[in-house]
Amino acid sequence: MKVAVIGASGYVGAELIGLLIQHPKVELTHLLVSENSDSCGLHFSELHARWLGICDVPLQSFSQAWFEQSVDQLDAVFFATPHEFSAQWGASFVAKGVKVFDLSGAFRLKDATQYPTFYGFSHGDGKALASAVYGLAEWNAQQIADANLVAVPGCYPTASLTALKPLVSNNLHLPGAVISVNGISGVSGAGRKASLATSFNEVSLSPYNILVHRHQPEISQEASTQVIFNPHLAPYKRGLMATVTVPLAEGVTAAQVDDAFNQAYCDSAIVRMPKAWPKIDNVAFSPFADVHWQTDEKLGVTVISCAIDNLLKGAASQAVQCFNLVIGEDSHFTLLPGGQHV
Ligand SMILES: NC(=O)C1=CN([C@@H]2O[C@H](COP(=O)(O)OP(=O)(O)OC[C@H]3O[C@@H](n4cnc5c(N)ncnc54)[C@H](OP(=O)(O)O)[C@@H]3O)[C@@H](O)[C@H]2O)C=CC1
Ligand SMILES: CC(=O)N[C@@H](CCC(=O)OP(=O)(O)O)C(=O)O
Repeated sequence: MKVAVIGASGYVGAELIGLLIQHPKVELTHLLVSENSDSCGLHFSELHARWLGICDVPLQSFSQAWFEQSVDQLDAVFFATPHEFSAQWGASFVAKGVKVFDLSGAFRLKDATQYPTFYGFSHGDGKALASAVYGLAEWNAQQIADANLVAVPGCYPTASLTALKPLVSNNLHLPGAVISVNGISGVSGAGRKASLATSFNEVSLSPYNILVHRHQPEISQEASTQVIFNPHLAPYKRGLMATVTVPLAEGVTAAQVDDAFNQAYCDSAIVRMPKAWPKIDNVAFSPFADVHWQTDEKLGVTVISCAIDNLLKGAASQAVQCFNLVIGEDSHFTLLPGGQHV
């Protein structure tokens, strides 16, 4: 498969390239940045020195002219770009028969009217929104395999839905009850571009975007129930934790909850079920999602925590899982010192 990555200078793009460069079925033909990027012409490993000697390919500028000249040579494209850029260009690649894996939020919400409120722009492409498949790999494998446009989930939704889906898909939650989702992310979740809010001296454990974060409608949509999402920024680089409180339907037992998780994940190569509460350090720099839960039958509640690496299972390695589903390959991630293998 001839593959391009757009957004190659960013954090997610870099992780994607690190995975795709080692993929036996991938020829990584183009690494792209924005038209006027400062990074244009630099070699990938000059920007991201972890890959020195592994990927030293020069970065090119994306433009209309590049698109017209190159699109016919591609089989797949990964967008690790701002939401509006993906929304503008995603469908143009699909129309040319190129499989699109978008890591932004541009195609995740089915209801176009939510875009102005949660993303700050109007989405003009209802057809693309309708055809996009939500890329939660463990739950939508069949639909992803047949998709032309995969909307790879956000980092918080990946951890939240990995925690929630076993319960809500078996109707074990109390109908109509509000589910509370607390998320904590490291600073790489905000991307590579400098900003005051993410500068070293400013970052401290703190909630942000309460009740207005764009992942609240995304999690609610995919869980088919209303959630309240409380994101927090924490002073470390990588990793994300979602802790979810689920009121249970009348009479649901701890054993039913355990069965739901075991059925969902006992065969998964990616979702692990440690016997203790997960830790960020156990998943950072890995493609794994670690899930642990506890049920109080008297209170009628289950609390679940899921830890992931926001840039891998929360973005790049999940996108590669989706790509593998599309090309009919298993996802094998072998951890090696200094990097990941697919
Ligand atoms: N960080 C995370 O944990 C996660 C991020 N995401 C999503 O993935 C996407 C990338 O995030 P992240 O890597 O963190 O962001 P970064 O800010 O680190 O990188 C953004 C990338 O997009 C490129 N870019 C910006 N504008 C354009 C444009 N107009 N045309 C082409 N390329 C452009 C930038 O290139 P340059 O500036 O050099 O031109 C850069 O390579 C975003 O949509 C984000 O929401 C999803 C899940 C997790
Ligand atoms: C710490 C931090 O700022 N995190 C980002 C989430 C990144 C991500 O997964 O989101 P999208 O793909 O939806 O942009 C945020 O809260 O906006």
